[in-house]
Amino acid sequence: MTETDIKKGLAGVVVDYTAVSKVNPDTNSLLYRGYPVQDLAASKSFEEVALLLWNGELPSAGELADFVALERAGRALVPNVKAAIDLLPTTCHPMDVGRTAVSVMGANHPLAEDSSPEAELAKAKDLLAAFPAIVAYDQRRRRGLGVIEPRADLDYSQNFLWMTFGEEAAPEVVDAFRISMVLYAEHSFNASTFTARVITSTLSDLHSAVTGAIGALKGPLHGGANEAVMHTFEEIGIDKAESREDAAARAKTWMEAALAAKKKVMGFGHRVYKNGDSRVPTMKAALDKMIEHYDRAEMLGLYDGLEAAMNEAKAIKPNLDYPAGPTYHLMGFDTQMFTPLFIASRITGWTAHIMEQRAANALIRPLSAYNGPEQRAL
Ligand SMILES: CC(=O)SCCNC(=O)CCNC(=O)[C@H](O)C(C)(C)COP(=O)(O)OP(=O)(O)OC[C@H]1O[C@@H](n2cnc3c(N)ncnc32)[C@H](O)[C@@H]1OP(=O)(O)O
Ligand SMILES: O=C([O-])CC(=O)C(=O)O
Repeated sequence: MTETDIKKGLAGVVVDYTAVSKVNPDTNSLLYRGYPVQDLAASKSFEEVALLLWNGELPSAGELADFVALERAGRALVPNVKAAIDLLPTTCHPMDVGRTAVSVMGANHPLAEDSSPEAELAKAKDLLAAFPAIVAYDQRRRRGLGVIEPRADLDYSQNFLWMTFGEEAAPEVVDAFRISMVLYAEHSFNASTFTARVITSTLSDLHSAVTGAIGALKGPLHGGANEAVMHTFEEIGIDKAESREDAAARAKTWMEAALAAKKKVMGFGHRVYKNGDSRVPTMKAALDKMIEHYDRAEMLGLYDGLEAAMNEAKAIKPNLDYPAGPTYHLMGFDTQMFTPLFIASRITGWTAHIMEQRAANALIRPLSAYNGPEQRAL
């Protein structure tokens, strides 16, 4: 094996087929089961998109109503999941809480070891319904607050915000949140989805695969970047009273210094897209609405200043995490909760891939080129 046979990071390697989504960097497009993601974000609920990803088709009115009823009935925080969360220190990362909670949910599930397509779909739906209460409660307990019970008269996004903040969110905020959930739902063989597929390929169970995927998502080169974007904003300094222009100038100076120090700036760049992330224009439009809603022009200054300076210096474009981070910040989520929000959405994509992997399985086990010492005597 030669140096050129090694595909470090599997860059450019096509590992398998998928019918779940198509990422096309040439046309800068993303299709979920054939539908452009920006069209889905414009008009479909997260619940409809979840069914599309799992079933391959958008739901009929009856199918949607059945799922909505199931989702609303499955939202409450389960006692032993809450007990497990309460045992974890509030100093741990919320991704650790999400990972632990999914593991407990796997241990609880009566169909845990049943990998029939029906059981897998049932478990995916249960996870989608139950996860928001985990994120909401974790943010609240870190602020010394208690659980807020879910409300069955609210849709997924409305209820998520209700359980977190204890008040009904404005329609614009609910819509921006829904859009983020639709955009984060699926992205082919990204690192966390691939992790889920590797675990599934051993014929392990769905909750184990999702738990492993959460571990892969946590890192700042992947989902952790939405949190890291906010740390950048915080490091530059957020001053609500500052003008958009002044904030942009400070952000530009910060970026120039970061790049001169050869830093990787989170929220920029992508393994597949080299001319911009297909989802950014839709998420940026949602961020713009939040900036207007909360009257926070200085945030736009920080956003524009960093983007312009990165573009000028390296022509590297923002990825989805870049507009999503400040959007969640404006909504009132604590910075460390941003990547758990990504989990809540990506549960759909992960589980669609778990089902696809299981339906046409081959153990994922690549080769390595040995470069340690040659055989030697003891
Ligand atoms: C939802 C998501 O998961 S999207 C991804 C979220 N992750 C991030 O935002 C983390 C920041 N970005 C990165 O680290 C990278 O762009 C990745 C990991 C996402 C993709 O990386 P790769 O395809 O492996 O590209 P790679 O890291 O080799 O970068 C290529 C070149 O661009 C530079 N580059 C890429 N991204 C960045 C960045 N964010 N900041 C500064 N330079 C960057 C690299 O330093 C490298 O430069 P060099 O050739 O001079 O060494
Ligand atoms: O595709 C990737 O490598 C990362 C990404 O954007 C995602 O998972 O949404």
